Amino acid sequence: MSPITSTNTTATATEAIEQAFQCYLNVYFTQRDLTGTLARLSPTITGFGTGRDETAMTFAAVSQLYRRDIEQAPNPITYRLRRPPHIQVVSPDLGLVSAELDLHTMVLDQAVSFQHLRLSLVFVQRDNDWLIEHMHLSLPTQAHGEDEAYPLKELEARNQVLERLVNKKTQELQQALTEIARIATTDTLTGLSNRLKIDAYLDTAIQRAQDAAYPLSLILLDLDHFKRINDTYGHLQGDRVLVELSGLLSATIRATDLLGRWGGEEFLVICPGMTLEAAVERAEQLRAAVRAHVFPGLEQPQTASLGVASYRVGESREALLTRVDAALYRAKLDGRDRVVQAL
Ligand SMILES: Nc1nc2c(ncn2[C@@H]2O[C@H](COP(=O)(O)OP(=O)(O)OP(=O)(O)O)[C@@H](O)[C@H]2O)c(=O)[nH]1
Repeated sequence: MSPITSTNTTATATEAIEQAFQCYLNVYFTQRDLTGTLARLSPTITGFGTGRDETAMTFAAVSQLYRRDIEQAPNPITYRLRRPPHIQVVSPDLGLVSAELDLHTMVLDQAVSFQHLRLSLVFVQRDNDWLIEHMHLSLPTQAHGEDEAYPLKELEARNQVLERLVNKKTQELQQALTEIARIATTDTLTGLSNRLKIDAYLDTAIQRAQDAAYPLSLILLDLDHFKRINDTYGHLQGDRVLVELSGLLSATIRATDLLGRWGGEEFLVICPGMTLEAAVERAEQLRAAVRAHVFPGLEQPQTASLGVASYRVGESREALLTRVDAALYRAKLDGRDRVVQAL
């Protein structure tokens, strides 16, 4: 072989290796294409190393590392070669590439950068293509602490970033759960507590009343002839009246009472610590407030009927609710616009 031919052959091999190298950077860093990356590897690849530990010795193990790497950080990695890669043709079918890179990417929405990474690749010629026979990527030494095989300092910093991210996500999740709980326990029309919340609150109130032997009263209010409002003014106007009524009732009860929409045009007030007499008095105030209220859009004043019941020791939630409902029923039967206390 003449020297000229030898030089030309080397030049051709250098170009081919550089091309193979650029192709590897493109499929691995830019495209994050696992299949494309694995196609750049020799089936007899001897290893893939980072830091001081050789972490893979076979094609299967190397593939596994590439898979994990690309799956965990699928975003494109921006790389910058700090100078042209150093390419050395060792023999007609063996070449070395050394390069120094800066990398930048996003992992879990966080910017991650590495500078002065050193990448060494051994290329072998197979079927007119140059494939990677060995790869070694060294992390920047300044990131390693003393006696550290891995750049723990860097990992600590990233750990803090991840911790902040986990805290932020946990907080967002808690806010979402609070919002879901609020939606699940709120009546969509009036914004008052719905039956789910009423039941839970009532169970707690009953338990407390039983444990501490203090009174607990319920007031059940139902607007009179509400169907007429719907029939005369339409369902939307009926809705507005219910919203208006819930505002009126909210303004009339104590902060310690719970007002909820029991259903349709029925509203329940749970009054912990309130005796039957005091609850009847409060129910009278509510009745008078409804009667005196001018409901926008309605020509006639409205009235409401109310039942009142106080908890009896040992009584179940259902029994208490049945009694207050029966009292309301009697208020309706007795002519409406009145308060009846339960037997
Ligand atoms: N607009 C509106 N109407 C509702 C809603 N929920 C229930 N209703 C209506 O409330 C009306 C209740 O009618 P009834 O049970 O006959 O009671 P009422 O007309 O108030 O008569 P009394 O209770 O006997 O005085 C029905 O027409 C229901 O369709 C609601 O969310 N919006």
